[in-house]
Amino acid sequence: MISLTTLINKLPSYNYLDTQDPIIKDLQMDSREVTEGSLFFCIPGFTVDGHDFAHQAVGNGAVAIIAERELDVSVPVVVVKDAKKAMAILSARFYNYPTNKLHLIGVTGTNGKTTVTHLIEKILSDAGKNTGLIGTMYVKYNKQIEDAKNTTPESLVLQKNFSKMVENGVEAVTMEVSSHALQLGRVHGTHFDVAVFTNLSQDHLDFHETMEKYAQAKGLLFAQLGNGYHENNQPIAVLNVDDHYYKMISTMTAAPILSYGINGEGDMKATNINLNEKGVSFQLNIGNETAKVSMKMAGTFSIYNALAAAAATYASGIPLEAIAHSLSQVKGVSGRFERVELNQPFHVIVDYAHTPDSLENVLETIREFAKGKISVVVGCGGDRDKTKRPKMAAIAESLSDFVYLTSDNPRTEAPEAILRQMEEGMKGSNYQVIINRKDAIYEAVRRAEKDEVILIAGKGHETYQTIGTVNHHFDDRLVAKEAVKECRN
Ligand SMILES: CC(=O)N[C@H]1[C@@H](OP(=O)(O)OP(=O)(O)OC[C@H]2O[C@@H](n3ccc(=O)[nH]c3=O)[C@H](O)[C@@H]2O)O[C@H](CO)[C@@H](O)[C@@H]1O[C@H](C)C(=O)N[C@@H](C)C(=O)N[C@H](CCC(=O)O)C(=O)O
Ligand SMILES: Nc1ncnc2c1ncn2[C@@H]1O[C@H](COP(=O)(O)OP(=O)(O)OP(=O)(O)O)[C@@H](O)[C@H]1O
Ligand SMILES: N[C@H](CCC[C@H](N)C(=O)O)C(=O)O
Ligand SMILES: [Mg+2]
Repeated sequence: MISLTTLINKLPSYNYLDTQDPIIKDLQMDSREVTEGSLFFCIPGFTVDGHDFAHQAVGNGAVAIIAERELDVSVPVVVVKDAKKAMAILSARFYNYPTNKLHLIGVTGTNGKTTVTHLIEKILSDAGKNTGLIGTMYVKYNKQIEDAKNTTPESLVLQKNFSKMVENGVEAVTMEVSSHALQLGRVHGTHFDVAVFTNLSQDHLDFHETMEKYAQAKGLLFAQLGNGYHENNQPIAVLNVDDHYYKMISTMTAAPILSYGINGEGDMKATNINLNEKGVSFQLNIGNETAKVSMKMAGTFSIYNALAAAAATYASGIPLEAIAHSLSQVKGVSGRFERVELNQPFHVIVDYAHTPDSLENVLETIREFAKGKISVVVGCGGDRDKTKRPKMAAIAESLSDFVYLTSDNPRTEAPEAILRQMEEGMKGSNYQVIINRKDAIYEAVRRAEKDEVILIAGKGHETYQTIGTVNHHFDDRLVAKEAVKECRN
């Protein structure tokens, strides 16, 4: 609890002429969540304007409001230029700057964030650290799991999570930092000790418009490194030297860089690489130190993910040998290259590839070891980047023998329209459009030949399908299992 004027003192500028100084017991940006004593932030959104809910917030017990204009309400209003930015600054202050008390590793990039954060979490917890994780799948600490609405939560949710982690004795946190979060200031006021860049390829152009602007947004994580409170602790940027955007990102940070790579001049390097059907093995090198890794995660991209996690944890003081040992124990990440095995005479792999680059990587990995045909069940999400639709379809077609184009999460778009845009990328006729995802999976399973590999792409760990604004229970892995049981017995 803190008084309004003590709290807003932290803002660089604001307009507050009222003499009242209510005690703030909670922070809220959603009028429906407001309880007695809350400070309510009016956020202009993409759908509605939070200013329109100020009365409702007051009705529910808000004792003060942060807004971008004066409002006719019965409680004090603090006027700021950017309510979202103010919310980030005040959330960090309200929860007593929790990231000062945590070792925080942020991971950004188009693909691999969830995977890399899980690898980092494994390495840190094996090293005896009490860990927390924030990302696409959940917020996790003390063996508790909470559902996540966003990959990177809004600042007030984020700071509250950090604060709960501090209270629970968490020492080190690894989190995914999405480009939306960076662009929308969700991590403003969060202080990272290590920031990791995985890679950059096309996604989210509906939001960022161009690759240049998308890269700039990713770069914000590295630009904000070091403007924090860790006076004795120099933050480090961990960057993929083999990625096309390495140079650009490296110019955006003042922090020292620890680079990693396979082809380039990385500080942390993988050599003596061996790829096999079930995983990868390689030698990890930094300076004069080396250690052997043998991982049950397939594909060259998994080596990049391992290198990113290794460099981030090495920068956090974990010895190389311990890192290599932990990586070798990892069994995989839910919904990423996850096999559905019921002793059927063909293979089913469920994977979260939902971008052109990830689909290409996963299919190339499958092609290296497939003994039979390859088929792909794939769709594209609605209300998201439309330009990736024909590209993903074209990649699926060129790297497989047959494609089932189907729905992902159509959200508020017509599934038929999304599928028509995907079809524009198809050159030949080795494909079938089956709008219903369950039907598409069943058809792929029914028609599978011996040794065929069916890749079910796009939804990975998701346990729902969003049609309109409703989430229906749907799990590719369970549907594939049912299909194998029903169709092949
Ligand atoms: C485009 C985008 O980022 N949208 C986010 C945004 O929603 P919005 O702007 O539509 O919010 P809004 O409904 O207009 O509401 C505006 C304000 O009015 C308030 N309100 C609204 C209704 C009401 O009755 N009372 C009330 O007070 C809302 O709480 C909010 O403060 O603010 C919401 C609240 O924090 C977010 O949950 C929501 O994320 C949506 C769910 C989303 O899908 N975002 C995606 C694009 C996203 O951010 N993805 C990245 C990951 C991408 C990746 O993996 O690479 C992520 O970090 O999740
Ligand atoms: N380093 C990588 N390079 C390219 N593709 C990758 C890489 N790592 C994982 N992938 C592919 O991307 C998919 C998503 O991986 P992951 O969930 O780790 O990424 P993410 O960045 O967290 O995605 P999101 O943006 O949805 O949060 C995986 O299922 C796999 O197909
Ligand atoms: N974080 C990504 C997840 C995409 C997952 C895919 N299943 C889809 O719905 O497009 C996004 O919000 O764009
Ligand atoms: Mg993720």
